[in-house]
Amino acid sequence: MRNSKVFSLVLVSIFAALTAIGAFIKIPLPVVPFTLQIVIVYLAGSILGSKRALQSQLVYILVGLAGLPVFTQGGGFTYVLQPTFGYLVGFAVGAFVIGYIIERGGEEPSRLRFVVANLAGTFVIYAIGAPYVYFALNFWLDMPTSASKVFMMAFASTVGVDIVLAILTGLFAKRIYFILNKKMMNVLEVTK
Ligand SMILES: O=C(O)CCCC[C@@H]1SC[C@@H]2NC(=O)N[C@@H]21
Repeated sequence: MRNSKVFSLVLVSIFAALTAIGAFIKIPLPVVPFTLQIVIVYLAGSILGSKRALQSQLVYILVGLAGLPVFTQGGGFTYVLQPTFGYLVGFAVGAFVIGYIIERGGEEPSRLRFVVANLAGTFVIYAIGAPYVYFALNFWLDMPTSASKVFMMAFASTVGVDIVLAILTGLFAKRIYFILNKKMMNVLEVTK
């Protein structure tokens, strides 16, 4: 029981750290950069299950808000005012949703389920992140921006690549899911 908790904590921390690494791999674009954080969110949801995936993203957000520069534009409590903060909230909810959908797939979730789960996660991330960009620019950053411009910057410029990544990661995640689940069982058996 204690071992499985330690193992969970390690996995949660690893995925929080990987999301930070994903933030450093970025292509600057106006307001919303292209980053690889979302791939880690897909993998967290697919591999860790809903609860631990959510925890990994909450740890990531808390570490960033506490001041470590783990987000694309730094860190600190005032990051909540950044236009891209909504995506970070979306990562937490999205990771949970991905894990939840996969958990509903029984012992052997199909490849299609992994892909659909990632696409649902993508939807959740953008549904929270894109409106947040609009509100941040227009309501508290004093940068009046039309809805169509926000649509281009916060959705259209990155969603195509993210959908491709969701599909590829979904196809690939099933394999890791089974390898890791087997390993997890072994670790828990050995350390019992
Ligand atoms: O400030 C942050 O650290 C969050 C950046 C979020 C970038 C979003 S995630 C979804 C979309 N896809 C990308 O590649 N970039 C945006």
